[in-house]
Amino acid sequence: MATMPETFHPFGNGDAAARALADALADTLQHALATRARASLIVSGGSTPEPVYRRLSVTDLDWTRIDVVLADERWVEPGEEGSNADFICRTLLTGKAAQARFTGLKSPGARAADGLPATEARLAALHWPADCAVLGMGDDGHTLSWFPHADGLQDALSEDGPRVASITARQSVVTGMLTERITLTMRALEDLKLCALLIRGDAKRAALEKALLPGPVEDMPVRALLNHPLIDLQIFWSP
Ligand SMILES: O=C1O[C@H](COP(=O)(O)O)[C@@H](O)[C@H](O)[C@H]1O
Repeated sequence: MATMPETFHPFGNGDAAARALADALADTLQHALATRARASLIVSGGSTPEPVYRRLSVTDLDWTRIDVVLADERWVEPGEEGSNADFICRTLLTGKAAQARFTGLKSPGARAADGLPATEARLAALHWPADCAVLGMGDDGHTLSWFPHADGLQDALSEDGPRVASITARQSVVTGMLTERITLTMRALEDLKLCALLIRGDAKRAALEKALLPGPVEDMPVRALLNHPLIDLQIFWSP
């Protein structure tokens, strides 16, 4: 069994973890706004972060000066099933946070690769490095849309290429379901003041323990973050 690092923060329940993470994000954003015109927050989809976003959305911050940027997206338009942009609009960009400026990743194009230049241009207009990120992890060790052995994974893990990459997850090819995604790359996560991994439940804890053991990054791409010498990944876990 892997030893948990000092950056592993266990909480008694999901609400306590959500509260702690939302407060840490608010502090980071507030601090950035004190020294700069704009601050930025990278946000993931998935089922886990909703309570964090709900709490943040009612937090007093100068949201007019905050950029909210998606971490990853299925290659679907807002309004279509599975849109992470819709999820963020519903859970975070409401209440006080409705004033934030949102940057999604979907651009015109039949394939995710077709839309990359337009998405990259939108991202280039933002201030980098971003200030903070809420990342999730699947039981298979994926984070953002960095899926194990996916087509495009090497581009996604690149630190010196574009800030977005297209991804085709192999397991979805088998099911025949829509597989294309667009994701921020490792480069987009450089120099964050707070890089948080929010995970819930025993299956994700077991996956994390496995990812902490030595092994190929391609098998469990979250290892790219866990083992990165310059990324201080703070792990918020609850049962
Ligand atoms: O596919 C995805 O899954 C992960 C984890 O989601 P969860 O439902 O297990 O919390 C998420 O972080 C990522 O943004 C999403 O595209």
